[in-house]
Amino acid sequence: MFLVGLSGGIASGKSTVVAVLQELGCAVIDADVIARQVVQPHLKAYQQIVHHFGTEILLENGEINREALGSIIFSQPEKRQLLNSITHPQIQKEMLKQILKYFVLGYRYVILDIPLLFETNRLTKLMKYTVLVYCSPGAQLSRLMLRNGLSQAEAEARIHSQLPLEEKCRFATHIIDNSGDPESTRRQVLRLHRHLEDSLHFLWLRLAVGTVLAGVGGLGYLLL
Ligand SMILES: CC(C)(COP(=O)(O)OP(=O)(O)OC[C@H]1O[C@@H](n2cnc3c(N)ncnc32)[C@H](O)[C@@H]1O)[C@@H](O)C(=O)NCCC(=O)NCCS
Ligand SMILES: Nc1ncnc2c1ncn2[C@@H]1O[C@H](COP(=O)(O)OP(=O)(O)OP(=O)(O)O)[C@@H](O)[C@H]1O
Repeated sequence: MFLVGLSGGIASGKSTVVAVLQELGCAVIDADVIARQVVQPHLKAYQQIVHHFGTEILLENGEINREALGSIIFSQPEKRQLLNSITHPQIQKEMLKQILKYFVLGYRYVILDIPLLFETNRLTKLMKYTVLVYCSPGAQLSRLMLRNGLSQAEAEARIHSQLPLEEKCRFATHIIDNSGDPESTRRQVLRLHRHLEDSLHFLWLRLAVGTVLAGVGGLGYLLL
């Protein structure tokens, strides 16, 4: 089994790419989804968040007010660090559990959608491939403003809380350019999927050749 890391910038199109990969039957683990699960009331991360950020960041029903917490952490780097240090260990633990689940289910590779993959550089070492979902700075800004109803300044603050996309391109083994229309992105995802499937065949081929060579070697040893 191998791991494929998928990342990008805020609103660069990771979910759009993931939807196509899921449609093709790939196993995908989404760190943003897990990040929501680990802050449910009464879990350890929830209690730590309330302890450090106060009850002002709670909704009336006791759940975390994501908009309020977002405005704090995207404008204050030290608060962002604090939130990361609370949530990331829990997110990584849950991701590991899900990888094991897919391994037991017989999946031959798993795609990990991790927005901060290249920021937390250490995780990239575990990946056979790393895919960056890129889009032009103009498209990223306008899509983010539109989707989240943010002002230009708010959207820029969120974008600048991450490594620039251009820089992330240098670390990725594969790039999907989502600057154009969704159909062009879809075609690139289909090509990526073919590549992942082909590397599985290559893996089997290497195993088969390895087994044959070991067999021939063993036979030679017995005969000589
Ligand atoms: C700040 C929070 C409450 C905002 O919630 P909201 O529902 O508005 O956004 P959502 O969770 O869907 O995230 C949207 C995008 O924001 C970016 N983002 C989220 N957290 C961070 C962060 N700590 N640093 C930089 N960018 C981030 C990512 O690109 C992510 O895909 C939430 O993102 C959060 O709890 N973040 C901390 C956990 C984390 O690091 N998540 C990222 C995945 S590991
Ligand atoms: N090729 C495209 N053309 C136009 N709009 C797009 C395209 N791709 C994505 N979008 C829109 O841009 C927004 C961001 O896309 P998406 O949610 O896939 O990004 P994301 O990287 O998963 O975002 P985040 O990690 O911040 O949640 C969405 O509103 C989506 O509908």
